[in-house]
Amino acid sequence: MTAIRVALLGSGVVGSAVAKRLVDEADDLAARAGAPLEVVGVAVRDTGKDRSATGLAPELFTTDAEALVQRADIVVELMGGIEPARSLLRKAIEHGASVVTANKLLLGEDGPALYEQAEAAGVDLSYEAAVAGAIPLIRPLRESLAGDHVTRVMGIVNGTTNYILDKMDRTGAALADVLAEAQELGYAEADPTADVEGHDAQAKAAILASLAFHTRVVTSQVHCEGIMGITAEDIQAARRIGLVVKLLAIAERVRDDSAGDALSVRVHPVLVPRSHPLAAVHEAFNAVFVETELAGDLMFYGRGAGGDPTASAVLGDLVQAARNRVAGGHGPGESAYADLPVLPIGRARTCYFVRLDVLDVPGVLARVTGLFGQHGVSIESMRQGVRRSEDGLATLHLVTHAAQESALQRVMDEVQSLDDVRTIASVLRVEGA
Ligand SMILES: NC(=O)C1=CN([C@@H]2O[C@H](COP(=O)(O)OP(=O)(O)OC[C@H]3O[C@@H](n4cnc5c(N)ncnc54)[C@H](O)[C@@H]3O)[C@@H](O)[C@H]2O)C=CC1
Ligand SMILES: N[C@@H](CC=O)C(=O)O
Ligand code: NA
Repeated sequence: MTAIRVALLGSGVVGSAVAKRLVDEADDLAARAGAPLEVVGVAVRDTGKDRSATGLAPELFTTDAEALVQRADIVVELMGGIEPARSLLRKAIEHGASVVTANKLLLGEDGPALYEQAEAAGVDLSYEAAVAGAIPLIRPLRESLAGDHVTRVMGIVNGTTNYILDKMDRTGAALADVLAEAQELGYAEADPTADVEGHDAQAKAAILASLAFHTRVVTSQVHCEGIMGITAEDIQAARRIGLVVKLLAIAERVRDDSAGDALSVRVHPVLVPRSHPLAAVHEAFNAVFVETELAGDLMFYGRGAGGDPTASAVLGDLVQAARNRVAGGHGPGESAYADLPVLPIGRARTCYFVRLDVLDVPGVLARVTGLFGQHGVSIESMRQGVRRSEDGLATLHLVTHAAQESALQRVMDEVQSLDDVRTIASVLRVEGA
């Protein structure tokens, strides 16, 4: 049986876990793939480091990634970043190799061009690990649901921020302290701002939207807000009314008055009821809801980050790509035939939780609620806290029915200028209530 030659690019948290498993489980993997998986090299930045824990021979580690990709049947890219990862993957595909990657940053920015190149070359490009780590999500969307229509994908796709928000919710800890813990546990990206500012989830939302809606969506089309503005006070206020803050990626098919069928794709903090299944997703776990026309609601749950869980998804893709090689073909590629427009955030519709500090004077409620009414934003519930003796202010909480984001924004602009309103303490979107 001719061995399948495998090149690994990168030997960090995920790369070293993949390498170790290829060594430790070589016999099982060969039996499953239909041929031995032979590691022909691992591209690293520094060959002097001790990598004996992987079980691979030291001479397999090389700094010459370009030469390595040209002598492999399957290239597994786990170095991250845009360059040189993109050029190396392009070179591998040109050379006729199938590629496996966990690189959401690259796929979010340039996935559609790479999918086309792989399709034209007749090779596999697989990326199960790039979204929601270990959770089988890409393959179900691409293959199992190929006969259905997805209407909405909504989920927690970043482990670091879920770990932070969950810890803040459970202990009242400050964001900065919890971030350091998430970094130590190997969940955070090399630059953790990609996690906390939402960019990691933004790239994943683009990848999911492309796949679920057969449309080219790139990261720059995804509205993105991270969690840096979320305070302990927001979390406490949400807790008091039975809600919890989660960073969600949402991609949905909508009917827009001017654009017709379109997509709304966004990442931002969201308040969900404590009874909602997403509220029960703790620590660095991920969970994704997929709503479809025929299957109804599906939920995918598991570990979205960490060396071993991510290696599981990478190895699944690797074995599948090897099976396809052994069978002499390749698996299904991507399609972008639906070509739906992506709406700006102003045209998204959702509910809102608004917290205002107002002067406790006669008529203030009527003036505030009047502005909501003037812009067609219907209020679902409202509650005023007790007047604080130190400043004479009272906190006003409003929850709206679903409204267009641009209408809510107009309300907020005018509320801000009312004499009786001291501060808009926060505006958070609400889903699943
Ligand atoms: N750590 C996790 O939980 C997850 C990571 N990912 C993705 O997997 C990929 C790898 O992530 P990690 O292993 O966590 O990162 P890491 O930073 O631990 O490892 C990357 C390795 O690649 C090496 N590298 C970077 N550029 C290189 C170059 N030009 N030549 C040779 N080596 C190079 C680095 O020295 C480092 O050892 C990234 O795309 C990441 O976004 C995806 C899902 C989960
Ligand atoms: N930094 C990411 C790693 C997985 O994609 C996360 O925290 O989820
Ligand atoms: Na996955």
